[in-house]
Amino acid sequence: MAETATDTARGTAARAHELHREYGRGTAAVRALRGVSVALAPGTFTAVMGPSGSGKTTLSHCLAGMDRPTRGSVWWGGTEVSRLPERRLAELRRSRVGVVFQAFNLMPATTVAQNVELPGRLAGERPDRDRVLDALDRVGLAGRERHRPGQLSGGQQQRVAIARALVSRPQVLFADEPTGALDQATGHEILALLRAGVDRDGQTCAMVTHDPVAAGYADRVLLLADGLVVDELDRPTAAQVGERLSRLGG
Ligand SMILES: Nc1ncnc2c1ncn2[C@@H]1O[C@H](COP(=O)(O)OP(=O)(O)OP(=O)(O)O)[C@@H](O)[C@H]1O
Repeated sequence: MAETATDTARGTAARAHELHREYGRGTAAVRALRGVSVALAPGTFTAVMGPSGSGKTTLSHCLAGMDRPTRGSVWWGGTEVSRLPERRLAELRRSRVGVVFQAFNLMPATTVAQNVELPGRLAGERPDRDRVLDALDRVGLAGRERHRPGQLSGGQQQRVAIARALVSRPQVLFADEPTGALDQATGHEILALLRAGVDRDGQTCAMVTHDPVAAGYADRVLLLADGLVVDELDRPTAAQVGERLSRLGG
């Protein structure tokens, strides 16, 4: 599908058009996404919610270029990424997209700074010290660059993972249950950090979560059920999200 003039004028950091994703074939096929169209406006924070198995992670992975839709298209700005060959997609993904997961996935034997540098190094780039220090500063870890992950708290380790995701200055940060392994207070610190990145730096952020309180940090909540977007809430409170979610049985 060609990007229309209206889309270009409105500007989206990332968008999905009529996404379908099926896993397996024949009678064993699972239809994880059944025609999902979403747009992430620049400088906004979107939460993706829904019952277990509703397609949240699949949608997030397709939007982040980590999974390919069976049908439909994914765009980062004016580039249709769902059609790119694997190598080109991997290159573009590294510069345009940052990802954070529930597990921090840090290398324990290397320093905080080396962890943040790692994606660039793996791509054969020379580390940019200023960028690394800037990313650590943004997540409140200035001065910790020589520490090892094991010397940091869980919340601080997740901050390192966020710095690693932000060091390439991506257009979109995707976070999948980023507070799932943290206690409530630490989780709120991480959510406040993501929120600050949107408000202060104009970062675009999309977060999969089961937690209505976490979704309350977002500008908008998309509710998925059975592979479709079935509801959307703007500027949601945790109570509103919890109520809509319970209607979906999530
Ligand atoms: N690699 C895969 N192979 C086969 N089926 C898959 C695969 N990944 C996801 N699915 C199926 O697709 C559907 C959607 O999965 P997905 O992980 O996107 O849901 P979710 O809403 O993120 O769930 P949860 O909240 O439990 O993490 C589920 O039925 C799941 O079992």
